[in-house]
Amino acid sequence: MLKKIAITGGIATGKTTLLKILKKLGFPALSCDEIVENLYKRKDIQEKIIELFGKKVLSKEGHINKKIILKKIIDSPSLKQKLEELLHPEVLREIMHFFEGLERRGERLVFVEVPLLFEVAWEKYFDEIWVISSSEETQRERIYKLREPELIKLLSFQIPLKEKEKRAHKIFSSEKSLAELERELKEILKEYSKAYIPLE
Ligand SMILES: CC(C)(COP(=O)(O)OP(=O)(O)OC[C@H]1O[C@@H](n2cnc3c(N)ncnc32)[C@H](O)[C@@H]1O)[C@@H](O)C(=O)NCCC(=O)NCCS
Ligand SMILES: Nc1ncnc2c1ncn2[C@@H]1O[C@H](COP(=O)(O)OP(=O)(O)OP(=O)(O)O)[C@@H](O)[C@H]1O
Repeated sequence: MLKKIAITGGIATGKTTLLKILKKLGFPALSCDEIVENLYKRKDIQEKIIELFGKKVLSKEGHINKKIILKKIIDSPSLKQKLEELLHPEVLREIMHFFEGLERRGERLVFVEVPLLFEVAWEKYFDEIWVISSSEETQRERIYKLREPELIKLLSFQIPLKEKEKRAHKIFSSEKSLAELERELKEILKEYSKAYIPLE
């Protein structure tokens, strides 16, 4: 049996960082934001994105301009909904496809970064939910300094972090250093890895 663990949290609370550590430890890992990034390269998806956002959303070099998308979905909840209706079924398909491949290879444990897990009610596709959290202050500071500042406007569309923490099986804090997080993960994964992949 493949144990499927979803990693979720808020914007810039450290989901990708946690996933990177897990990848480094040798576990299969997938990110929904990366799936979206790849979907934006598909011709059929690009055509539908142009229908929704206009021609300017695609550069001459054939890249979707995510800044335009971000700006427009913040201003228009109905456009945001249409975009999600286009992308989310595709994202779910990719996740299921990834799981099938791992199951065929007899893998036992997988981690998927799912930013909107609770918002889109995808809990049912996973066996366990891990939330990575930080203080609101750290989150806002990281959005402004380390990510795209406009992302702050997506916060109002997300379930509050405290609520997400209540619905998690495990909670991690990105206030801790990467080394501490890695130690913590190794400790937790010792239990799991007796049945799964041995850690060094
Ligand atoms: C809004 C976009 C353009 C921002 O792109 P950008 O490269 O700047 O950021 P990235 O993709 O890494 O997302 C950053 C974070 O924004 C938040 N976020 C992204 N999309 C949404 C959304 N539809 N609703 C609420 N929050 C969102 C998530 O917490 C995510 O982790 C991009 O995320 C996007 O196209 N989103 C729509 C597709 C979607 O719903 N993705 C979520 C994963 S399925
Ligand atoms: N434990 C940590 N210590 C120091 N910096 C961190 C830590 N965790 C995350 N960061 C930094 O904060 C920023 C956001 O982290 P990360 O990209 O992992 O978050 P995310 O939740 O995946 O973000 P997004 O919602 O934008 O996809 C990055 O620049 C990252 O290096």
